[in-house]
Amino acid sequence: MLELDSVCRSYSGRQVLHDVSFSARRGRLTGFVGGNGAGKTTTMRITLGVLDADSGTVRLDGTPVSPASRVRFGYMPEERGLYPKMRVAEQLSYLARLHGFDRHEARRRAEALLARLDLSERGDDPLESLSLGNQQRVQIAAALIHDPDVLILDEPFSGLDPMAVEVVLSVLTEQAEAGAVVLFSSHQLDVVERLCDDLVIIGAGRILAEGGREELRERHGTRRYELVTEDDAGWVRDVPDVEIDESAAGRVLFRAGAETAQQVLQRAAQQGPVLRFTPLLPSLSEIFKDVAAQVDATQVDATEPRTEQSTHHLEKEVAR
Ligand SMILES: Nc1ncnc2c1ncn2[C@@H]1O[C@H](COP(=O)(O)OP(=O)(O)OP(=O)(O)O)[C@@H](O)[C@H]1O
Repeated sequence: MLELDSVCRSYSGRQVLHDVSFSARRGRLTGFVGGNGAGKTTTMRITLGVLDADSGTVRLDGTPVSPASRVRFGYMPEERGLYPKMRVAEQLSYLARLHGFDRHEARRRAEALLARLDLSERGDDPLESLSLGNQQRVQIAAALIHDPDVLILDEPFSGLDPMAVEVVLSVLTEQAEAGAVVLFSSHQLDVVERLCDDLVIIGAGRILAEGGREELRERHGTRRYELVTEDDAGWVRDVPDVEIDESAAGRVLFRAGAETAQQVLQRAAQQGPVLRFTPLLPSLSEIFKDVAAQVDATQVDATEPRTEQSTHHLEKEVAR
């Protein structure tokens, strides 16, 4: 397990990470989400040791991470860092050689990864001649070339078409299934929602929520319910403590607490046949809005967008 414990960091006197603590488990895909400037890249760079924290620790399996243990880390930076004019396969072999593999093994690894990422036919082409999406696949191959134990990827899915997302996802899933920690940042909530097992939400340099995807959906956001009845269900509108999202003839989509929702169901059953009653869990974007909306206004820094503020009570919740 990779753990960050009370990591703080300032740039030129401005604190951008405030006691950042979270964990990413082996065998799971952990999505790290937050708006622009929330602190994702800074956190990842500290985890990798390319940037120092002002305070706090990063541990892997309970042991503070050292330069020696970071050799087993793989990183795909946001500012993609390969050589544009170098041939793709040659570049990957070169990186494998830097990790200590002999020429034969380096070439084998490069070819296997190119095949895995559907890029075998582009191995002899210079990187810059590939489309941006394919260049990104090469970046992912570069991060994986030494079969890392901890894989950290900054926005790996941005700019990929749906087919490429699936290819990259299956590669990352395989890596996780082999026991690696896989942590990836993203601001595409719909993509993260579909792809990750666990989630860490950061805003204005503070962890706002973390946990399993389903657990967070259970815990956050107002539960919605869909009621479909044979007869008109317009009466739901008049039930106290019910907020209607959509209503048409026999179908109502409403928000309510669990008890009120049960009362609605009972009343609907008394009135006639109930064709469907479904609790709907909030989507990740709704959770994100929910945690951002609970921001403590006293923490507002006028220079940052609203979604990037902090909240004391969310911090307490995360600390539980
Ligand atoms: N080298 C730097 N010097 C000064 N401030 C910086 C530096 N790097 C980042 N920051 C600031 O730190 C904060 C966090 O930035 P960071 O890049 O970690 O966020 P992010 O969540 O990765 O954002 P994005 O999704 O836009 O890439 C921002 O306010 C940013 O302006």
